[in-house]
Amino acid sequence: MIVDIDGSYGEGGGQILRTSLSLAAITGNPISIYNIRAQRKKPGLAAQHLTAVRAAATICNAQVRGDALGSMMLEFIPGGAVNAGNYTFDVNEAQEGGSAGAITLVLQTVLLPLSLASGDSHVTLRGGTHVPFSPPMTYIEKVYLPILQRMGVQAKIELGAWGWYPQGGGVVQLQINGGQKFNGINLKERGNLQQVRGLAVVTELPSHIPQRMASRAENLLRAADLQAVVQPSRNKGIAPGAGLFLTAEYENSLAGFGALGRLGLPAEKVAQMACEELLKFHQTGAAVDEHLADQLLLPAALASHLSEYQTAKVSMHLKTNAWVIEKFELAKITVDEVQKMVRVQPSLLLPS
Ligand SMILES: Nc1ncnc2c1ncn2[C@@H]1O[C@H](COP(=O)(O)OP(=O)(O)OP(=O)(O)O)[C@@H](O)[C@H]1O
Repeated sequence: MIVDIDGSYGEGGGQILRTSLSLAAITGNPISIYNIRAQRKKPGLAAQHLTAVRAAATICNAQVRGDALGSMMLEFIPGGAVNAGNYTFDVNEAQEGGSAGAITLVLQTVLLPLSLASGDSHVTLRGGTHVPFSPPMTYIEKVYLPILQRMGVQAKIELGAWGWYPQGGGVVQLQINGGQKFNGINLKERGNLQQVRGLAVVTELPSHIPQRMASRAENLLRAADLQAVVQPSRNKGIAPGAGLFLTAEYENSLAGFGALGRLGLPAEKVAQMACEELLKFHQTGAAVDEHLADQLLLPAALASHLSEYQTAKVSMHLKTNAWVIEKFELAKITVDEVQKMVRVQPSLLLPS
């Protein structure tokens, strides 16, 4: 069965493409996507998306048509089962002059196919690690992977170099244990907040900046009666960059928030932006942040049992990703927009 996907549906962004690529690799189904990223200012494949296409094609020996920068259509025919192995995916190879395209999103494209493949894999990723409109690598490490680990995904990352917008230049090593089976997850209740942990980080900037970010964040969180420890950190890099990344650790869940620095934005303001996000989430009482909610759909659809979780916000990304996954007939996804409860009932049609 060829799965036909309209890339302009709903959110109309890159996630439609990446989810389709992961599922094509996993199921072996050919896909045909048109109107790729039609809702974005610069539609079609950008460097990050093209890297994700090539990464997915590499791991399952796919034949591909339309794999060029700016392309709004793609045909992708998997050549067989996903092969575990050693791979390097570099967003700079997709675009002359380099790119800070988010390698976290490339990571998410190949993670589940390689977790299900027989054999272990090692993946080196090069590009942006902490760039706007994508999960920061710190979020992948502290929130996404630990929650996926509970579902049976066994993977570790090591950040070798920070990659900020616009220079990129980040490096991550990803180790994935293959041959896994995924369980469903229940995140309907988060339990009490145990601790907020944070990292206030700079590269190629003076040490007072991470210190100011960390102490403002700790003060703001403690003023709201939350236990918080924020670690200042100063690192080498190919360019200056700054950010603050917070993880809210609840008894039964994790949620992540962050803010990126830029020229002219005071360190204290960066801290305040990240803390406001966290506090807003904390007040909702939900177990799953807006972003994890859309990212959990894919592993939940591939699991052996039902998953249910309550999110702080039902985003357009969430509804769009649910639509893409249902096209592959792998799961029935129900989103209760009033209770903000997501229910993923896998149909267990995965090839064994
Ligand atoms: N601050 C954040 N923390 C965690 N995840 C995030 C954050 N910001 C964005 N994301 C996630 O990044 C993904 C972005 O998907 P999207 O379709 O917008 O992709 P994209 O390739 O960046 O596309 P486009 O350029 O088309 O917007 C979503 O899964 C979203 O939840």
